[in-house]
Amino acid sequence: MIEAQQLTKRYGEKTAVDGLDFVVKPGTVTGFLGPNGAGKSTTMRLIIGLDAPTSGTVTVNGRRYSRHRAPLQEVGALLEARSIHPGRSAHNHLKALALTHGIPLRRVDEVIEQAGLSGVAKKRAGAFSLGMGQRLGIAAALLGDPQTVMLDEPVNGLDPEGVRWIRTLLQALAAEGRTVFVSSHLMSEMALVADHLIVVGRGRLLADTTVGDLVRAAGGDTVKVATQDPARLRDVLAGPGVDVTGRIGSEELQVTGLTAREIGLKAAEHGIALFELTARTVSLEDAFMDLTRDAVEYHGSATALETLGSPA
Ligand SMILES: Nc1ncnc2c1ncn2[C@@H]1O[C@H](COP(=O)(O)OP(=O)(O)OP(=O)(O)O)[C@@H](O)[C@H]1O
Repeated sequence: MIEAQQLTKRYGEKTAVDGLDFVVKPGTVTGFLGPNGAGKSTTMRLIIGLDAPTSGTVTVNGRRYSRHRAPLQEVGALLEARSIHPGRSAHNHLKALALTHGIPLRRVDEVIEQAGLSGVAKKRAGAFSLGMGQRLGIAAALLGDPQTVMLDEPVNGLDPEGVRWIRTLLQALAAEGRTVFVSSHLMSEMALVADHLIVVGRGRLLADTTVGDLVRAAGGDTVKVATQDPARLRDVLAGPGVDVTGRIGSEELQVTGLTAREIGLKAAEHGIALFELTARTVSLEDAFMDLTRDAVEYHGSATALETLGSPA
């Protein structure tokens, strides 16, 4: 479990993380989403104590990261910086890490196997492709068999087979009851792996929600209906939780609260001809853009005004 309370980080004038409150729960994959510069990496650095908050707190399993006696066994993290000696093999890199952190050496072979690095484990890490380096980073994160796994943009540089591997891995880790926190700026990718989403923009919390709720909030359950008799169809469809809108004189209606199937059946029951019945599917990408656009625009124009002074 990761808990942030009013977590804030400023770099001079820049507020990278701005009063974030969230909880990342065990047993599920939580996606950490936001456009570039939203504050995801900074938040992750704060979680594992690579940076200190300006104010607020963040704890892992009830304690600050630095207060854990064996932090690598508590939280396994993959952050962007690759700090592997290029002349060292993957095997030796992991072995050194295990030795300095009191992790049993058998874990080295286990994570090499788990990360699909068996064939290259003895090669110099300097010769690794971006994808291989990424797998090695993930192997290192899993080395201490941690209860909490936190990965910053883990699919960067991975090929489609690597992307599928990471998806399966994250879901398996969550199914084992671990806390899995994974950042991305791609909604499409998160939708496939995450159950829960924490969305940030300009350092602020924009949503703490499930994938389904995010789509619904963006109007994903609207059905467009074109009919010969809009007035009568409105009456037929009316009911609790149902909302029907449409311009006067138009044969088109927008319906929320009923599925296309339910609308079609009701119309048929009352002999009302339909010309069109389309469920408006909002893609997660659209929902995400909707959510983050406001934050970006708001701050964009505010910054522009600050820079330019009062408009003439
Ligand atoms: N050490 C630093 N000094 C000054 N500004 C910083 C520092 N680290 C981050 N920032 C700024 O804080 C903001 C948030 O950056 P951060 O890297 O956390 O965002 P992000 O969501 O991870 O973005 P990306 O998806 O591009 O990695 C950015 O505007 C960034 O320029």
